[in-house]
Amino acid sequence: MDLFKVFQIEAAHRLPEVPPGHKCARLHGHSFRIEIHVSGPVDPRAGWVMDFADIKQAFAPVFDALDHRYLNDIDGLANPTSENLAIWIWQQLKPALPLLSRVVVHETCTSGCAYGGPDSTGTG
Ligand SMILES: Nc1nc2c(c(=O)[nH]1)N=C([C@H](O)[C@H](O)COP(=O)(O)OP(=O)(O)OP(=O)(O)O)CN2
Ligand SMILES: [Zn+2]
Repeated sequence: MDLFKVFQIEAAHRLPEVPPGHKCARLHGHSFRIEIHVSGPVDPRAGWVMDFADIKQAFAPVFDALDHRYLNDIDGLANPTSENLAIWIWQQLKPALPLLSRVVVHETCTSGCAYGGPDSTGTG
């Protein structure tokens, strides 16, 4: 079973590696929509994989590290693309949330990425 919890993070960034003149080289902000997915068996007694509240609790330090921040200033996020942000969140969260199976980053309403961890096909 896959379950997920959604968080919204307000943050600013710029992309330092884009070609000259690219709009994303300029400082700008997003309301990032972050989906945290966990996968596991449904406990027959509890009727759930895990409590949504425990996902929220595990994500809290990551939320605090990102929300209302300039992402480029964060250690490991000098180039804060959606892809790098998803990988960074995975690395921060996996130790506290072993059932973590996917991190989805919606940078805008129409753009984003999904990361299934270092062992999943097509991920870096
Ligand atoms: N593969 C990636 N491409 C881009 C990223 C990224 O993180 N990974 N980021 C950006 C910019 O940060 C930009 O803010 C978002 O890009 P874009 O979808 O082009 O934004 P728009 O809202 O302007 O999209 P439209 O659909 O054209 O309105 C750029 N690329
Ligand atoms: Zn952006």
